Amino acid sequence: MIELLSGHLYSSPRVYIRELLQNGTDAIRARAKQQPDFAGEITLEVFASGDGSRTLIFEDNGVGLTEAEVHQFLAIIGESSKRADEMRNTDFIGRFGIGLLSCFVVSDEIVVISRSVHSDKAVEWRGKPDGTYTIRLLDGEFTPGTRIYLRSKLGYEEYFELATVKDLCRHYGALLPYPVTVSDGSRSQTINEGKPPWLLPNWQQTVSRDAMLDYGRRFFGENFIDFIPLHSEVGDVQGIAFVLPHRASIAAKTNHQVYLKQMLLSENVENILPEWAFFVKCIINTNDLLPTASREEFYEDSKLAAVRDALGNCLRDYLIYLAEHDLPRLHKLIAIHFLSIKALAVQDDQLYRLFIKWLPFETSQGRLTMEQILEHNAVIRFTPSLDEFRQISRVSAAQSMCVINGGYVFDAELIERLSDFFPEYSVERVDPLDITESFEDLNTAEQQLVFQFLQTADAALQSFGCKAEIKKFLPLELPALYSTSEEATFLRSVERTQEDANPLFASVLGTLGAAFGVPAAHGQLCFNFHNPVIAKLVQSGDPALQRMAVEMIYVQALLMGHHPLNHREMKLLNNGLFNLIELGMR
Ligand SMILES: Nc1ncnc2c1ncn2[C@@H]1O[C@H](COP(=O)(O)OP(=O)(O)OP(=O)(O)O)[C@@H](O)[C@H]1O
Repeated sequence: MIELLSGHLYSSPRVYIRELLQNGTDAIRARAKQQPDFAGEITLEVFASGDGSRTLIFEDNGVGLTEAEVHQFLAIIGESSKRADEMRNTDFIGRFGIGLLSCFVVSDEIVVISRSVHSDKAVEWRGKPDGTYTIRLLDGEFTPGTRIYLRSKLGYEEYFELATVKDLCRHYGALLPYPVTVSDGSRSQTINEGKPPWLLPNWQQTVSRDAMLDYGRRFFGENFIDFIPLHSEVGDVQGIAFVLPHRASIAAKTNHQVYLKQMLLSENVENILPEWAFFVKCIINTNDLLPTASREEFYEDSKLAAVRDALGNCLRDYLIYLAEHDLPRLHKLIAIHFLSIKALAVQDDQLYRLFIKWLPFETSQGRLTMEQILEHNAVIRFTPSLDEFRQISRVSAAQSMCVINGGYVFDAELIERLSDFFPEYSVERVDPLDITESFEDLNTAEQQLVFQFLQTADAALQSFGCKAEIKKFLPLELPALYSTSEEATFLRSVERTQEDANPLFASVLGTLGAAFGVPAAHGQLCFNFHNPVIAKLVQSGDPALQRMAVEMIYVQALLMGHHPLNHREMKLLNNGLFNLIELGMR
């Protein structure tokens, strides 16, 4: 049991300090319940033991243990004095009766000397990792409280160094309401001076904004742009959310620093805020959530869910407050954290209505806010994927058509919901092939002029599953536009994979392609009649030159639309350049 618990439950030997601090704090709380004016304190002293090992003496002036309690609570794994108490979930951190075993990770013996407030005699308990122990009553004067002696195991001396113990005490105990002092006999330091501002009563009236941001800077080492008070009655939660000064990605988990009854539970708690809240980093204290036995996270229960909702509401209220009272600050926040707000607006109608007009979108006319888009367009056009947007963004920009790239996360969903909130606007999904259909056709004379060129181009492109077209469109400098549908893009990728796959998989892919009914031509290369290169090619009437140029323009158009090239297409570009050079040399 001891090996299982001490060796496998805890993420690092460092947690032995956490468990000692926790027990000391619980003992002080138990004593303070009986003697309300009593001033609790905890000290830790480290020194070298002479044989290369190091010793730590942990001491608290808490409630202590009687001989009978030592028999019951120290000697039996899983027994805890804290469970029997009717206050268990509000006062004490411990409850499993296994925390002390973490000391066996760093030490081969635990010696506890304790005097209970209910007894005159002190008792000594010596426990070994094999489960054996001795108990004896001690003569002499002892004040109530508990002292725990640990001697480092070989290889674990670093966890008993003054600097390490200080760091660990600060790490786990910085918010503890009782002074925690660490010393090596000559130097001593109290690691938790003063309460953090957000745990002071009425701090929102008495602590300045600058002081709070300064606290955030010292605590997390970042220059946050703002802070949001957090509060939840369920779970008795208080905290601060600091607004990150840089963009956070939805995939990168922000790790919040979470305290349970003012002891650090973990720096990696993810599930205490809603998923969309990745624009803040929090420091939170809860007095009433249940930790798991490893004490590194909370049970995912309905109480935790209610806390998550309540804290989400604090953040939401802050955003609404900014929208109604502090637009400059809101714009600063949106400039960095629009992704978080988009994630929230997708699932929250009130916030959608409030924020959508300020949110930025990538469009064929550059980055615009929805307000700017709505101002000039009655029909809101978008492509659902980035690939489709790339195919047509230049052309639609040249025709002064605003098309939004809906390929980024949340954007298509937000755009599709626009007409629910603003019925005067209609929303249209744009297909790249529709765009080419809207180009101006050639007149009969022009059609005759290009007839031979078009035939040559069609023949050159046939083996690439592409059809040639020629129309008039803007911008002039664009010689051709490759467009394709979503299914065709999929088929192109099937073909490309087939090239690299082994014969069996290639034939599976072939069947898949056939099942989709591969059209003879699944892409279209639309030449621009207005473009000088195309005009010259049409004029030349030289089929060999035309074919070579068409192949190169085809590859160029694919690259501009960010379509991956297959082997044959890659070869086209090299061959084309080679032939051009040869032609020039001739
Ligand atoms: N410093 C202390 N002062 C008084 N009693 C203590 C102290 N440390 C341990 N104990 C007693 O030993 C028991 C077992 O401690 P242990 O740390 O193993 O478990 P716990 O704190 O009860 O629960 P958890 O495993 O959740 O921490 C406690 O319930 C308490 O009665």
